[in-house]
Amino acid sequence: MSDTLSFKGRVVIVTGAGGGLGKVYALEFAKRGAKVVVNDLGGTLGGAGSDSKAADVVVEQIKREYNGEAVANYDSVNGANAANIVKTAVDAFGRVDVLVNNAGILRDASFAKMDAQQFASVVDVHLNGAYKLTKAAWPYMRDQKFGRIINTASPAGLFGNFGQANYAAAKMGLVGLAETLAKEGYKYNILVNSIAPLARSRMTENVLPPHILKELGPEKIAPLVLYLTHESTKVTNSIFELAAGYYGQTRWERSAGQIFNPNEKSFTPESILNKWDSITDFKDKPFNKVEHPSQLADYNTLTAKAKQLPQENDQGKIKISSLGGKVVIITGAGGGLGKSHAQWFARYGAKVVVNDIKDPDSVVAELNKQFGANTAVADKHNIVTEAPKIVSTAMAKFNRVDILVNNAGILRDKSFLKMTDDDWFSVLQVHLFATFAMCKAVWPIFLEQGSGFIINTTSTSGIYGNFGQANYAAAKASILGFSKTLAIEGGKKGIRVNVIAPHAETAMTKTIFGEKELSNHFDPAYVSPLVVLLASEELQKKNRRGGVNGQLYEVGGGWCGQTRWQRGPGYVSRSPNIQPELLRDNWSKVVNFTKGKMINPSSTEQSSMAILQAVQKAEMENATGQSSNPGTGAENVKGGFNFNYRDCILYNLGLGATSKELKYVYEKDPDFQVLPTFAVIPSMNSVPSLAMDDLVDDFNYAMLLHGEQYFKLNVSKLPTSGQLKTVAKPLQVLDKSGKAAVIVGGMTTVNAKTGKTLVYNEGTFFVRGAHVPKGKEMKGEGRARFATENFKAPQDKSPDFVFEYTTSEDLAALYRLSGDYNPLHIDPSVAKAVKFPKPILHGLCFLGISAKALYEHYGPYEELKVRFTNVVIPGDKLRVKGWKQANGVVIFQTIDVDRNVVVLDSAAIRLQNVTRSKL
Ligand SMILES: CCCCCCC[C@@H](O)CC(=O)SCCNC(=O)CCNC(=O)[C@H](O)C(C)(C)COP(=O)(O)OP(=O)(O)OC[C@H]1O[C@@H](n2cnc3c(N)ncnc32)[C@H](O)[C@@H]1OP(=O)(O)O
Repeated sequence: MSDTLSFKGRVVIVTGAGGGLGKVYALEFAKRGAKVVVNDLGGTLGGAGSDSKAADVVVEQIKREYNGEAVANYDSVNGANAANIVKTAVDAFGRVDVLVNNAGILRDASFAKMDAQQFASVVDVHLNGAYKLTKAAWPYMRDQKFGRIINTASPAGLFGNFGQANYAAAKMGLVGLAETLAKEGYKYNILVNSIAPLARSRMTENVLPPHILKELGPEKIAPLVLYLTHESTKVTNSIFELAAGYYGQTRWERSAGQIFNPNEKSFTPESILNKWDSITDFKDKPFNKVEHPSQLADYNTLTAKAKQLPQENDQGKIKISSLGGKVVIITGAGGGLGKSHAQWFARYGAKVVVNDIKDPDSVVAELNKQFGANTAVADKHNIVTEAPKIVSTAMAKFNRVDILVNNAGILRDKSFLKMTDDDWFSVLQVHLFATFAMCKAVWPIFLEQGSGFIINTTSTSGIYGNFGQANYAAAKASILGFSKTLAIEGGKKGIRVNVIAPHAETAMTKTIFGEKELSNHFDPAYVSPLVVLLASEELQKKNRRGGVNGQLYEVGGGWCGQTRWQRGPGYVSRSPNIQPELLRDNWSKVVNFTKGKMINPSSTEQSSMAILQAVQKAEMENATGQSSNPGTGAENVKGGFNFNYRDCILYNLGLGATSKELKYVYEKDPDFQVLPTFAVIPSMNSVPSLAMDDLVDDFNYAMLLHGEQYFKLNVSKLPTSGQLKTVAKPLQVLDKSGKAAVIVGGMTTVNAKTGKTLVYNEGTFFVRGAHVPKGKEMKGEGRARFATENFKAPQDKSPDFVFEYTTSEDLAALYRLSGDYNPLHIDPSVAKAVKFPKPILHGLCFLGISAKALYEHYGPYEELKVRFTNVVIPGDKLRVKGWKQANGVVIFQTIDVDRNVVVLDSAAIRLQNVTRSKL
């Protein structure tokens, strides 16, 4: 498709458009004909100060450069005049079609140091600001039955991020808000999506070469924003991660989970622990499938199935005994879920602070009667304003706190159109701000004792959004981003933070679910055992890799499952000038969730690394997938390779051939030929199809080194032109003590016309920092024998051949034109990023130089194998030594003379016409 996406006649509001992302959006919209309200307070990134120039400059630029229409607005998105931003659009242009909620500030601090003001101010600008703006624009969009809204989230919101409890909460809150608005807006043609762009950070700065770092800028984000807000888009209720030309959808993935017979006697923490692996294994089950949902599980069906199970749930072998004497604070514990949690904790020997603003006393009386006089204490303090006093109650009575369960909540359900500011703010206060305040109050105690458990309560509305619950969904979603951040910060200090999304019948939920739907199947007692388990040491021991921390579980009615993020491989473009049309035309790739290609990032770092690797992979594919000589018009398909005399001459020159060696550099010479190591070149196009990033974990192209190379020629002399095709498959995948992974690919190159095999290669790739997941090792069956031979250079015997050659400093620049465009060999910044002082020489180049000398001395050979044992810097002098064996095998070694290291070892050629049996 080539239709240009026009915004002619559309009115767009971009908040925070004085600079950065917002400015580029505003300019791009204007370029395509939109009338733009450029909103910017003019503040700095820290949120202070006000300067009206930023917005004016952008408006001027739109008028000057695009002859466009734009007005500036300087109101704060979260201030009393926020609605004035929408009014500005309506006054100036008569309508509002697109709203990009982009404005934001940062107030990073570790949770231990973050004060309430720092927390509130960030939530205020991002989340409350988006709420206010959207609220003001919503009636216009509804009336005109058209609207497009973008909420700017962040990987920090999706996955949590160290030092950003405030930002993560706000950003994830925006996702919950967007999901709800998407549901409510759909029938009015109001489409709402969230984007989570990866920003520059210390982390990206450390791992990325500068030329990719530069691409983390707004130019690569704007195309998606424009596509998602165009009138032709049908996309809604989706989340996208993007950076540097990568675009991928992120969605929820819910495990099939586990069902238990729901009865208070045998649905216990032990029974859940016993089935923990099944809850978290993300495999389909006979009673339920793994889902990628946008709403809560089908609890009625699951519960019906659960009830058919035998009454007695298997209690397993592990008894939960770690809660004896532990002190737990439970908010909102006067009734419903909180009361049930309190009873279950007491049953496991814990001391309970029953907090409830209304009536904690009757629960306390019950507990003390049933479990002993000093089991529980009542606390009536307000969780929003008096959190420290609740902790004081615990300290005064029990002199410690071990567990905090944030459970209290309220509902103020209303359609977004009718929602009042009071509905919005009061729900946010009780859920988000109280959770913040309570965590803050216990945090120093947990830090000091080096242990603590927090169980926060979200809701399926927070995970998936829910009609009529914009306030509740935003608040509950923000608890997810907040909790994940606390889990990251607390994890190192022995503090575990997990989140539950309960499905239970309580006074609160009665307002949402009908009496018939609940009909006593969803007793809070079918939620509490999970909460107790999440606060137990026994569960932590179950998971040796850092315990159970930062996770989300849905639970109710006898079913329990885990929910996490999932992302497909996404779409990557290395084009310097990505346009929205490119995304439209490749949309199926952006939202592709092909089986086996998905990842489940669990941290900002993991998610970002995967994105950056996808970008680097695309770069490598460009690098190795290009024809060696685009001038020949060679077909640029994966594994395909067309070549002619020019490619041969270029290759020979790259191995040091000179104009005196006419047979290598002049196509009309009667003996014109390409050197035998050219045998590896056609196979390079096929390397990407090995999909190395799927074979190992933590794969990073920049960390890949060529480790070994083997080939066997099926012809006595290589042709100097032709059309070839190579098929590659992985043969061996090994973990090297957790420090590196070694991947061996076998590549068969055939004549594309006749199908006859020309050469067989085995390439070994040494990937520093990569790991082989359990069960994914491949032993290397079927590998060529010569390839796996360890040829020892005979140190006690002088070589029968010695050759010296000083490489030129420009050699890598020349050699790369034969098809290996890996920036590691040309770009000083890339080399530096992976800890080399300078760009290094291609392994196949110094191999080729060595093999050229051997070829000229010993004659043609049939097989070759080398191990690359050290890097060579262009300009270094090489010394090649050869030892001919009686069986026609020549063992050789190449030394970097300047650095006095062996660079090719365990190396040999088998001369032509020598039979294998003699080896
Ligand atoms: C066909 C198409 C090709 C397309 C290619 C595209 C990519 C190219 O652009 C990339 C390049 O050209 S890179 C340049 C060429 N390669 C090099 O310069 C690498 C030089 N080698 C080294 O630096 C080290 O040997 C190094 C870093 C590799 C290993 O050193 P150490 O970490 O010190 O390893 P060590 O402790 O000695 O051994 C650990 C285990 O790993 C095995 N091993 C060592 N070197 C290996 C190598 N080169 N290849 C394969 N395996 C190797 C060891 O046997 C050891 O295994 P184990 O623990 O089982 O004993």
